[in-house]
Amino acid sequence: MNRTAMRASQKDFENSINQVKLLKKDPGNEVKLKLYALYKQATEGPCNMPKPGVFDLINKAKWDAWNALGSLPKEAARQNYVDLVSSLSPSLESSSQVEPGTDRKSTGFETLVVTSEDGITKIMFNRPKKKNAINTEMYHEIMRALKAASKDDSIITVLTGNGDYYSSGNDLTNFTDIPPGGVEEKAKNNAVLLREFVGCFIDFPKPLIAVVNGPAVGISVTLLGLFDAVYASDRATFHTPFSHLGQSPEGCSSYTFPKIMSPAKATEMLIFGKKLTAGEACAQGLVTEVFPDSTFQKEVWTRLKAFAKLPPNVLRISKEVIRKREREKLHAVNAEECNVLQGRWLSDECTNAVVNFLSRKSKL
Ligand SMILES: CCCCCCCCCCC/C=C/C(=O)SCCNC(=O)CCNC(=O)[C@H](O)C(C)(C)COP(=O)(O)OP(=O)(O)OC[C@H]1O[C@@H](n2cnc3c(N)ncnc32)[C@H](O)[C@@H]1OP(=O)(O)O
Repeated sequence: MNRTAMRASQKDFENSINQVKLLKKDPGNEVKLKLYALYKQATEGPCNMPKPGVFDLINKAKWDAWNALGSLPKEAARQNYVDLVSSLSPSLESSSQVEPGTDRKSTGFETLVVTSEDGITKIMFNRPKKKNAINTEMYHEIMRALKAASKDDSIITVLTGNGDYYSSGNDLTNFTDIPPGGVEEKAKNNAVLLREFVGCFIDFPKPLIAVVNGPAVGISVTLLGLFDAVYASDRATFHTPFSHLGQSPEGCSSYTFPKIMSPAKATEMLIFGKKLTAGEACAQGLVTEVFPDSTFQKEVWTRLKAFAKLPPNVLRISKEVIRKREREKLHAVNAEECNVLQGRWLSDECTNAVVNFLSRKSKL
């Protein structure tokens, strides 16, 4: 069927908008900008916004894309949007395929492998090609996996990473997918979601253990303050480069880190971005024990299997006794951190750091 000879109806347009939300494969920034521009042109007509400042790189790229459509009629923009989405259909279809060696697994989760045996539920981050960066889908899946683990018949729950990294933290492309409501709406929604995400760790009722198989960055480090034990390979490093990214601490680390390691040591990590080796993190109290990488998996899993044979009720009860005094405080800290971060995400410092990473001008 020759779509260009047809007029896309409002229904076709709405279907295409919904299809975009279902895309499993990131179509890339160029296509996303085109989609944004065509959507705006189809719904609002020619670009009617003031040109963003030169340092507001993301909004300027969006403005440029929209403005480049000139006086293209709304109907033509609608048709072009529908055609563009239709040309992306392979990435829609790919969502149901499981390709060996990719980040996808057929476990009911796209970004995790979740298994349960020997009394242990293991939640493994599974985007090794992206160093297990946590994209929006993974945030949601981790919450789902934690909620399920809190109710299943396992005794302890373990988080770990597939591949050479534990996790490189927040996926920085999370910042590029701007909804029609704009950056303010995105920041607000993310703050709500982040608060809910961290809340799942604060409230987790069973012993929660991190098996840190390699380097850990950002939120994957800060959350460790909410775990009950942290075992690390001697290959692991612990890095919270928030200031480099124009961002402030989360995961309750503004409260847990100074308590765990002293305010001065926490400042070096959270404000100045000092990267700790596994040995240093253990000396600071963030890590429970470090193992040589060659024997890490064997030694740690032997130990965890022994833990999982302990009487289950007393483990939960003892965790509750240890944690309950802090829970309310932790929720308050979480709320405040998310609130501060919401403002940070709108700052030039944060935008420029993300754009620099995505345009490969900088890494950690
Ligand atoms: C509930 C929903 C809530 C949504 C809320 C969204 C916002 C929540 C924000 C919470 C606050 C969190 C803060 C943080 O976590 S800050 C830390 C962010 N992480 C980083 O800055 C790390 C960036 N990555 C790097 O510097 C390097 O990639 C790294 C040193 C980790 C590894 O370098 P190396 O050279 O070994 O490998 P590559 O760079 O080639 O990486 C391989 C591919 O992986 C991609 N990658 C890696 N990390 C990330 C990342 N964090 N975000 C996006 N992409 C990442 C990298 O681009 C490579 O991809 P390609 O092969 O396609 O080029």
